Amino acid sequence: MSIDVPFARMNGLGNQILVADLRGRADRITPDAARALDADPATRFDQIMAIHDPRLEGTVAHVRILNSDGSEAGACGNGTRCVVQALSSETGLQDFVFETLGGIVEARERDDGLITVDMGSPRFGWADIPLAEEFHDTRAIELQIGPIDAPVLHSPSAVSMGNPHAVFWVDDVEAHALDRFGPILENHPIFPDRANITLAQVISRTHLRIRTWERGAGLTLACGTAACAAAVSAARTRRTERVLTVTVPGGDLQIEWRVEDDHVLMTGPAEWEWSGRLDPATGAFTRDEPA
Ligand SMILES: N[C@@H](CCC[C@H](N)C(=O)O)C(=O)O
Repeated sequence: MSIDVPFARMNGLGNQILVADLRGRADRITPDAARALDADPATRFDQIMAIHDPRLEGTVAHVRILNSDGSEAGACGNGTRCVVQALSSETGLQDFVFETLGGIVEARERDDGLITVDMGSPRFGWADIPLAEEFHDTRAIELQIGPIDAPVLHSPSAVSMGNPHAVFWVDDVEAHALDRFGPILENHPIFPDRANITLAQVISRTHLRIRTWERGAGLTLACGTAACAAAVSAARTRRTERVLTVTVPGGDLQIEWRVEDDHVLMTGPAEWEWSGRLDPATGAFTRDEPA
């Protein structure tokens, strides 16, 4: 066992993130190690952002994203802000380009400390999300939960933000047992790769409130890609404008769905909590002594 990978415990609006630095080495954090880290209350997390050496010209790192169940994700907005903050503290740089499973991601730390991530273009085609069957219009797909004649949740908007999302429109995000419905919907056969499940409430034409059950991680205080998914789905269904605030249980994210290039920009904070070292094979870890 070698507990020698530096990591930082961080959060993005309460989304619990471990940023692990595996640059200069060939091994990876195993799914078993991820599950072991999640099982310990000190290192419980929603995502691990594992920073590896760059593989593509023009990128500063290859970032692997692991959910707490050990599965791999294509995108993580809050985790990306944490990686930016960790690397900008180390290098003094403000602009970063990463390779992720979901594609190339550009991000910038602003002078006020907030971080903007270019989350790329949303994909609305049923096969891109992906859905298990053809839907011509993914603004509202046929899916419901509860009694057939009085469904509790129904007709979500579906979209990929580099990972699959379903957004259910509700009058009050607090009025539904997302901890009960989330796992059922995440694993519904209509989502062959499972899905992140969000409840979204329209507060005004420039403000949404959401709660998310994350694929592979469960209920979270914040999900950046879900905030983007809800924002583009709201604008696409004429519920809101394209520039808006999305309030998640952990705070506010600013989202802009740019007309010029179809890209979605997400802006918010990242916070360092403490640092340590971990064994990427087993998940054993030690905490650094405070300076
Ligand atoms: N917390 C994330 C999204 C994480 C990935 C997700 N659970 C998945 O499997 O797609 C965010 O901030 O975007």
